[in-house]
Amino acid sequence: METTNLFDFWTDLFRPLPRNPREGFMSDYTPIDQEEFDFIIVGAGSAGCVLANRLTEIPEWKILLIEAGGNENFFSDIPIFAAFLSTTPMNWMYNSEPEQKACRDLRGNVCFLPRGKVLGGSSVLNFLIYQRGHPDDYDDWAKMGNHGWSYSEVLPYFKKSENIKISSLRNSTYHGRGGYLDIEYAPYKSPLERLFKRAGEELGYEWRDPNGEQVIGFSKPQATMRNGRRCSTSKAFLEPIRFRRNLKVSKHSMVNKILIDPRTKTSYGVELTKQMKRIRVRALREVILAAGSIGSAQLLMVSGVGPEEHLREMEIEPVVNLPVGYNLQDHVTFSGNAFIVNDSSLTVNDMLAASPLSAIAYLAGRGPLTLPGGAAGLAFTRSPYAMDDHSPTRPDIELVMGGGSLAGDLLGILRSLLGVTDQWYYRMYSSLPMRVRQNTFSINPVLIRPRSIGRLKLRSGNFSDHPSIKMNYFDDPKDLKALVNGVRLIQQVIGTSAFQQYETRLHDVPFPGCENVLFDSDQYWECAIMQTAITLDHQVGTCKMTPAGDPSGVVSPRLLIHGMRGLRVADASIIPRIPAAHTNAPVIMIAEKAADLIKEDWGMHRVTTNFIDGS
Ligand SMILES: Cc1cc2nc3c(=O)[nH]c(=O)nc-3n(C[C@H](O)[C@H](O)[C@H](O)COP(=O)(O)OP(=O)(O)OC[C@H]3O[C@@H](n4cnc5c(N)ncnc54)[C@H](O)[C@@H]3O)c2cc1C
Repeated sequence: METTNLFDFWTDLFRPLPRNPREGFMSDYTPIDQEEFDFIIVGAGSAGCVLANRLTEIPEWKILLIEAGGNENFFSDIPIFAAFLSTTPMNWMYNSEPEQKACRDLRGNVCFLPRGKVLGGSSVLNFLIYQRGHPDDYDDWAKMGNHGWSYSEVLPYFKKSENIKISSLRNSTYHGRGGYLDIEYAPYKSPLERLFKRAGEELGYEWRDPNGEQVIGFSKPQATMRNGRRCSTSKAFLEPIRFRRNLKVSKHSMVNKILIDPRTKTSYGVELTKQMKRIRVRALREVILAAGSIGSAQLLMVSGVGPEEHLREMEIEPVVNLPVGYNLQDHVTFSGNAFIVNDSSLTVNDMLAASPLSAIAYLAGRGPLTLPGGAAGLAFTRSPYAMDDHSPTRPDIELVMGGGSLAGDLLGILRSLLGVTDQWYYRMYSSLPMRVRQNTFSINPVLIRPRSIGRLKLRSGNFSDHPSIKMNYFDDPKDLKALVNGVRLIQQVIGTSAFQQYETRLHDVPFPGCENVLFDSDQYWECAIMQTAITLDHQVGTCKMTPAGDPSGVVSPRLLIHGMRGLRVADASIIPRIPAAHTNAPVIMIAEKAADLIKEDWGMHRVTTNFIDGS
């Protein structure tokens, strides 16, 4: 039954005018018990929305897309408010187990692990940065035996989804035109961008397109953005096809279990809860999990697919013994540093973001609110710890320059995202007058080739109980040392004449807990990182893709669960080794390719309906 949730509809009304004809309200469908569909997709996130679009290109296939959350809205569209969204019910609110070497001084001594619970999934919560990674990231997947996943084989899928709106890149062979997903630069040009570019040049780096031929260099962030507003996968891939008759979207619906015949090891549907009612729906062809690295792994295990011993501990009858939940990888970053400049017009902090002028500019698709998650510059570099990488041109450290900093977070929004306590904030920054706190910006190092690996386990056989997530950040000591090297590179950037022209300096109050270590020594930075390092929200790998026979694998290169029928996974969880990049674009690529694999396996030609005019 098709219905309209009044709250969803109401929040949708606030979207700015004029309306793009491709955008519009997705109505809600409640399936009846035992209703049959050709394919059931679990999760309407970065991957799920792409899959729903591509599979409904076959008119005779009836598709059900099931999502635990509701609609995105006016506020989630505002790029600079990305951090705020993680404090709302659009976030699943997962936490890690207490970590030994990260998040030690954060609220509850745990790392917050935000994940989207909304149509568009984490592409609604994310910082909009569009980054694909290094060609060797994908060539390495292929070398592991995952045929079909080399860079030259996945590049067409990156391009297929893309509608590049950056004029200087429109003719690049690395970018696509006419796809569903708009990629643009933020209309707002941060004054810091000019300094960052000059600093990079002073240090010998080129200003370049990091999604092009070479990754290492300094750049302006490319963003999943449409006219200065967030372009989630829901907006990009679902809304334009909202009138397709063979697509049904069930919102506010939580899948509790995959239905599996234990005798034939074939999946035949799912059980979901909606408005307190349990409904079973049947898949005539396949169930496709796109519930993300946490959701897909958890669903498999509560349904009997996972490590046998662990499942028995949880009193779940094992159906197939596979290493689900292992191989959890993520990018970790260090975000407490604030740099002070002598010119208030350079930075974007709370006062500017909250000003009526910024709001008016935003309604016209301009102004500082359009900065993607506040990011104004990216740099990709190699630390000495990248020497053991066989690829000589792959970066292991990324620098993300924010137009503001944690010190300027007077309203407490960034603090909430990071899990930083008010007490910590005041100990660090209260010595700075309010006015000076607004004159600060940040450059954060990100470890993009981590060696440390975590694990996700169940707490119970009930999907509603959040799983136990051990990230194991910095378990390998080289990871911590590489990140300290990132701090040193940032110091070089700040030391360039470009930044020194504005007397840029580090706010040098020692991090709480590190006061007894010599300030600015490597040991000091190791301590500071362990106190406040946080996730960049790129968890991947819990349902690792490998060829058959590899005991570490959960899905095949065709994304089918090893040893089963009728069950596929297509989301961030299948990634065997995390790319040196933000993960939204790689996940969208995975879903594009997965759709073609599914069509091939069911004997369908490759049908696509990209827009020809990408304006
Ligand atoms: C705060 C944040 C910032 C980020 N910043 C960036 C960035 O700037 N650039 C970038 O490239 N990447 C970024 N990422 C990462 C990127 O967004 C994710 O890697 C990507 O969105 C993952 O896609 P996915 O399809 O695997 O999972 P998701 O997009 O998380 O989708 C999973 C969907 O499944 C639903 N679901 C889960 N379980 C169930 C269930 N049982 N029943 C029904 N529905 C269910 C969820 O509600 C969700 O909608 C960020 C992520 C976050 C959270």
